Amino acid sequence: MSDLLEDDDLTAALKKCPEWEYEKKSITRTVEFEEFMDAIDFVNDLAEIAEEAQHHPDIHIRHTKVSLKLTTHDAGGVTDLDIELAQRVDNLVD
Ligand SMILES: C[C@H](O)[C@H](O)[C@H]1CNC2=NC(N)=NC(=O)C2=N1
Repeated sequence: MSDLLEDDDLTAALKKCPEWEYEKKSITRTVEFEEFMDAIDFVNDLAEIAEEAQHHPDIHIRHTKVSLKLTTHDAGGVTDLDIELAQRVDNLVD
């Protein structure tokens, strides 16, 4: 299991994924697309990465907006696993 990131370590880690917000022991990002099917394609690409990483975001799709929430269940908060997956998600989008 990856270690919980707290205080300075968490602050430093969040600088690697500035589009993500820390909220209630998790990190969140909402991505907006032109079309509903673009959002679905993104979620499918994301699913491949998440499955490979064996780390799975909570995913909420609302028309063209996809909201993601990442936390490490066993650690009870944000770990490097979340930061790494967030960066891989960012690479899909940006
Ligand atoms: C055994 C398996 O690797 C774990 O249950 C994984 C699966 N996917 C997961 N996804 C997320 N987001 N957090 C976890 O702690 C987690 N744990």
